[in-house]
Amino acid sequence: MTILDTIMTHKRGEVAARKARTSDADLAARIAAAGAPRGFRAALDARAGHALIAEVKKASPSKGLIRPDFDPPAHARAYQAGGAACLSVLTDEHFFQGADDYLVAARAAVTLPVIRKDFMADPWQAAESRAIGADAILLIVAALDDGPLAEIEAAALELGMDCLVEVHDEAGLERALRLRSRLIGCNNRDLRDFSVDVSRSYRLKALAPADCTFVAESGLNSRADLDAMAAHGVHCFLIGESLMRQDDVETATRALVG
Ligand SMILES: O=C(O)c1ccccc1NCC(=O)[C@H](O)[C@H](O)COP(=O)(O)O
Repeated sequence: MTILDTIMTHKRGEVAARKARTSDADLAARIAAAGAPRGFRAALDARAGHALIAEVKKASPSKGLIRPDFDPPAHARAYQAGGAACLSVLTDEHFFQGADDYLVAARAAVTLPVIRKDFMADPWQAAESRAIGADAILLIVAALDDGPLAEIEAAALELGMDCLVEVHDEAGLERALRLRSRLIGCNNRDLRDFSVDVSRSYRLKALAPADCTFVAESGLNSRADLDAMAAHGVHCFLIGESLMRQDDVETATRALVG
């Protein structure tokens, strides 16, 4: 059993409990009050140079606590001032010490589009994500069969959100391309043993169709890492830990993409 299997098993139980305590009317009212999505993929595509999705990440299963003085709105403002194109906010509570409220607070502090970084198991979570203001959701291909993937994607697109479709290998990319979204993320982290291999992004970028916005995710630390990615045609990056460990998050962000 991999960590992803463990997370998804836990998530299905969590979602069932959330669904049971949330009325459809309440969810619909919160979606209506959420305002229009900010255009996540469009914000990446609009950047001429390196386009950064900067992650608000308190902890992770591989590293434990990353940021003791965790302050989502302050980190969000620092990321925006430093030149990030979008934000990612981890909302999973059990494995990442995240919270829906972190996304709400971070998004309210900036004008950037925000992806809800969580583990989607059910189309209902697309509606729940929009209700807390998310502009995009993550779909992890390795976590779901094709049917549920397409159903969750359809629910998200219907609500005007983008889907970042995350893959780890060639087979995953092939399945991702059966979906409608053309926003593809390659996670460099192996979710079986947490090892990171950035050459995965190099390989999969070469196989992705030209109409895809391609995002390299995980294990990126420096401007040199991003420049090496750019040499392989990768211009969009999702970075969490290395920025969250900095005392001055704004300066560190600017050093990456400024
Ligand atoms: O970060 C983990 O340990 C992790 C473990 C299991 C599933 C997912 C995990 N991370 C989610 C992410 O995709 C990363 O937070 C994101 O790509 C940023 O990575 P990093 O810059 O290495 O923090």
